[in-house]
Amino acid sequence: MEIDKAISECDDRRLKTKYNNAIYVIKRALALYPVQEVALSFNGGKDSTVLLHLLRAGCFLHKAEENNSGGDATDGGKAFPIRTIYFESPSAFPEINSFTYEAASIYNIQMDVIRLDFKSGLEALLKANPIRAIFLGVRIGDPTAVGQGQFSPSSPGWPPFMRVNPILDWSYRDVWTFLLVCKVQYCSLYDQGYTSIGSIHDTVPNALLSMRNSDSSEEKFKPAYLLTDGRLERAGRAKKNSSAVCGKLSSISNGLKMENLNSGSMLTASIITVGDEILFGTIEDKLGSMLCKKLHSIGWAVSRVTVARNDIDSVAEEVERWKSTDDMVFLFGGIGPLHSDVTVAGVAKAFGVRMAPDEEFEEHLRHLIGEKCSGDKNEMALLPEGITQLLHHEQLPVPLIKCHNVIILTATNVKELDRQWDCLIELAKSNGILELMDPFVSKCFATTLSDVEVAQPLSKLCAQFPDLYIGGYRKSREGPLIITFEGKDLTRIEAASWSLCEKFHPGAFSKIE
Ligand SMILES: Cc1cc2nc3c(=O)[nH]c(=O)nc-3n(C[C@H](O)[C@H](O)[C@H](O)COP(=O)(O)O)c2cc1C
Ligand SMILES: Nc1ncnc2c1ncn2[C@@H]1O[C@H](COP(=O)(O)OP(=O)(O)OP(=O)(O)O)[C@@H](O)[C@H]1O
Ligand SMILES: [Mg+2]
Repeated sequence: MEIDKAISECDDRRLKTKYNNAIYVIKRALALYPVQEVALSFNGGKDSTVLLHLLRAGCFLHKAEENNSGGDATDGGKAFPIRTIYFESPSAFPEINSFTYEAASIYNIQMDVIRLDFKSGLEALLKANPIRAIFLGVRIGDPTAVGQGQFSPSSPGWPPFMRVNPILDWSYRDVWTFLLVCKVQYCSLYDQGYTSIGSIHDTVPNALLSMRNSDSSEEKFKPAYLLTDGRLERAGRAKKNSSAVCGKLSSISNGLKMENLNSGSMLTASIITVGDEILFGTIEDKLGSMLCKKLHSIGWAVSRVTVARNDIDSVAEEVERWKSTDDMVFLFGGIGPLHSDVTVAGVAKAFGVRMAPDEEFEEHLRHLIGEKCSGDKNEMALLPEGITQLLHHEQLPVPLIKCHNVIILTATNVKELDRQWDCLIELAKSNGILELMDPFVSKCFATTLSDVEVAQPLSKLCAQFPDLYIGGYRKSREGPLIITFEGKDLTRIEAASWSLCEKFHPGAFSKIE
């Protein structure tokens, strides 16, 4: 089998490992489901082309094992045994269409062409055929990969089948190394600078491959395999319109104005600081309080700031608890190569996924700390599998890590946090990773009245203004009592503070600026 032969004869250890893992997943799927109950979702893209050849090899090896023929069997150019589905769309590139049909003819593939949207098409397919598992060329980093593993049941609301993703952990470079080492054909658009292909309406060649020449009017592009930074694979894809997100945002923030602070309609965050040294009292956590201020400035309420010990279980326990009750969880500390740097692994454990090598992240680390961090054993490049989104920003030497609603910040001091926060806000504006709400506003008053004197009027005020947070604290037992009003609507804050002052003699409260 030429694919298996090409990989075993090459001397790229990384590719061999990726290939063997993918073949393992394919073989397990073929052991679990009879061949007539699986399908390949093929669309002529580079990832699905890799998948097609892996499946050709996987089917061959599976059969060889079943026949106990020791692997020297030949595939003899027989029909590709897996039902293949192609969702053909009028907005697909003609080159993609023709390559898909050409591949079907070269590899003897019986292809079902579906001219419906994915969901309706799959519903019809499953009604007419006993399909239980579908192979996809989804890779970590694809927007649709979030939350998926190598075996992931289809989402609620979709017809029931198992999504099998043998190349989930492959990087951009792995894909191209495979296609070039195996010398297989791929769609011609990839030789014209396209690096990831959607529809004709949202895809252009990747500008990073441009060979703009002043004396030629026609812009030329280098082939896709020359893109060195796989993180920029989707640079030629138009961003999805974020107006839906913005619409939701503005309606939420307007709605909030008259909502009860405690009614659950507020966006809330938990902050978890990881560090034994804080619990020993050796150092003080300054970042937690700074992040509280920053979150308040974008209208988020902070539910808690907790400190976890430097062990995986403590981190996992905190993350697991708060990720489901809060909209977002922020983590600090415990990031790096030391034995005590367990934060990322704790997050993986909280989500029940394993840690897997992430080549993109490794590339960033290599830029930052040199070759010391490369190789198979680079634990810093291990990230929670299938749930990690890297948040890139040109101001950040290393992207921030986001796993579902958990964001891991690498800041170790106030200045670094300032920078990371600014980047996060810019990213939030461009891709909605964090909803930006109306900021909180607050007013503070000092009084020399005693706690006993103000206690009852304050309780009444809280009942009267449930949309505000009304609190009180002292800096010393002898000093003044400070009353705080916090909320989203300044007029409500003013009404509440006026109502309090009215209950006491003039001058009992003085405003603190
Ligand atoms: C075979 C197949 C199975 C899919 N299963 C699911 C699914 O279970 N859940 C889901 O949300 N989307 C599913 N999708 C849709 C994809 O996740 C994604 O929305 C689709 O590839 C569109 O990507 P695009 O918006 O970049 O074109 C499936 C798509 C295909 C082709
Ligand atoms: N129109 C389609 N018909 C069948 N399968 C599809 C279709 N679109 C996507 N898929 C499946 O989803 C997978 C992921 O799509 P994605 O666009 O990320 O990768 P690709 O098209 O193979 O390569 P590229 O990233 O270069 O576009 C594909 O490999 C394929 O399995
Ligand atoms: Mg594609």
